Amino acid sequence: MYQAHKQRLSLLSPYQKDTFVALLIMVITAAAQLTLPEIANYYIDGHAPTTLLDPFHLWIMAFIMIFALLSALRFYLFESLGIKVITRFRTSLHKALLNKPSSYFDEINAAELTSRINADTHMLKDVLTTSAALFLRSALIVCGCIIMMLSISYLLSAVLLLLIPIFVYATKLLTNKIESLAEYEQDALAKTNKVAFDNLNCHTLIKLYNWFDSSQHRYEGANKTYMSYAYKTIYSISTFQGFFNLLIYSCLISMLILGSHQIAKGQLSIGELTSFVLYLGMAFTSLNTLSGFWAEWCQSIGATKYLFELESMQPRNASAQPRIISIEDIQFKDVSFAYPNKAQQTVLFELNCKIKKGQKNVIAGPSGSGKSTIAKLLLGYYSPTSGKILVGDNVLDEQGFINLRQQTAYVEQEPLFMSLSILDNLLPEAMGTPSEQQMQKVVQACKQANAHDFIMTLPDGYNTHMGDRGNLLSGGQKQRLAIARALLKEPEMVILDEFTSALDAANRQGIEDALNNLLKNKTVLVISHQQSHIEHADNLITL
Ligand SMILES: Nc1ncnc2c1ncn2[C@@H]1O[C@H](COP(=O)(O)OP(=O)(O)OP(=O)(O)O)[C@@H](O)[C@H]1O
Repeated sequence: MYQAHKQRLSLLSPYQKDTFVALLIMVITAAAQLTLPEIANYYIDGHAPTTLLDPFHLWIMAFIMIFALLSALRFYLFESLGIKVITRFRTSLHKALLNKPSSYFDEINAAELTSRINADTHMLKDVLTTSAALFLRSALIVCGCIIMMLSISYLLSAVLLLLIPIFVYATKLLTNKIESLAEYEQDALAKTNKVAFDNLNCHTLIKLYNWFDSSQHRYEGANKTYMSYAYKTIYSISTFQGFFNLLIYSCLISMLILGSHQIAKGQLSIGELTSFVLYLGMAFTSLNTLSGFWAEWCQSIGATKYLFELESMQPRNASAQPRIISIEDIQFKDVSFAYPNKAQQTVLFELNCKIKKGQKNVIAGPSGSGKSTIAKLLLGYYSPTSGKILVGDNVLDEQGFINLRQQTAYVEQEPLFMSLSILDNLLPEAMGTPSEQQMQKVVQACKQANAHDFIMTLPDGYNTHMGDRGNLLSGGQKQRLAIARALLKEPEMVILDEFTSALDAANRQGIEDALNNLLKNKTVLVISHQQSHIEHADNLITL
């Protein structure tokens, strides 16, 4: 538990200076606030100046204005600190996610993840800064009030201090509950987003099969689960607040009764009792903020548990690794494999095969026999369940796969594209402003892949936006762009997985002829059902 608090607070450590300045302003405003009941005492007990424009009144006005300005500054400093902290945390989470193994993404839904990153980090921002600032200010005010109350009346203060253990015990009881409920609540919220994302993504399917009711029902179901957890959390927080208010008002009344007895006995002045009650009110309002914050903090610990687990597993930075020089023969030795999410279904069993350097290797076999899985293992997206993959005499380890990927282009059956322009998809590193030389290379690759002509017919040419996952282009156009992207990488090895399945005969022939020339002497791995590929293979692997 202590670790969880420390972990969340450590997010502030890169911003020590900002935190210090914000805290300093907060201490000043808290101290200023504490003088207010004393001023009231001063007036009520008849020490106030009689003229309106007395310098004392002008000082008080100036004091109030500075106090208001500092309060605004305090709010600004804590809010901006929160934005910095959370932006940094989100960036770090994004990096951790990008480096996750493929099996991780088989188990999780992108919409669920996005929801978690946004909603959970937002909650953390609020609690780490604005609420934490209020917490600290309230803690200072409570301490200040106790000191001031002790200086006014020992008896009244002693009665109050006796109530503190009750408060601490009740707080602990309720916050434990709130923390676990918050975790369920955030999980349920992420599931709701997942269903919405799924439905919106498949809206054409829903229209085609008239699945409106079932889709809506699924969403309502997920929402209801979320609501039930959210209600439970709110119920616990409300109970906590109710209990707290009961404590506050019973104390206030008791103090008034006890205080008026003391006034009657001449042991306390009216101004002192007023001042005491004002301090008490201030202390309770601050204690209320403290308890509210604590409930919120515990809620955020539960809610962000998942994010911190995610972030703590920062894998190796793949982009920082050097390139290796050449690829030797690649050998699968007794490789067995089952996808982690379907561990009972063996896809490959004790596979032995060789992908020969500089040759056209073709994998053929029935649908579902594991052809694409071989490519995914080769790229290190998944690790074999048993057996090993060797390049030359070296068994591929994590670093080996990173190196291999850097020299390999993979043209998938259904190529993936980002929601960017054609140019940004082909050359993301240029960030929309390629040099003349880079642009020439892009055009050349697109010509070789028979893509240039269709790109030039589009309204914005190479700057045409491809839509979500490239959906604004046809299957065949996407395949041609995927081939252009592969050629641009100038790889040592190319994996072509049913790479012309969406093309017409003329386009297919044109591209295949071009690739045969361009990929001469490169290691090529073709996954195909086509007889022509099988016949022209230098090395045929049959599953
Ligand atoms: N990410 C995944 N998680 C779980 N199972 C998977 C995953 N990807 C593929 N499979 C399963 O692994 C088996 C082999 O799939 P694979 O795509 O390698 O076959 P394939 O020979 O390339 O098929 P096709 O010729 O139809 O493309 C199939 O039963 C498939 O359902």
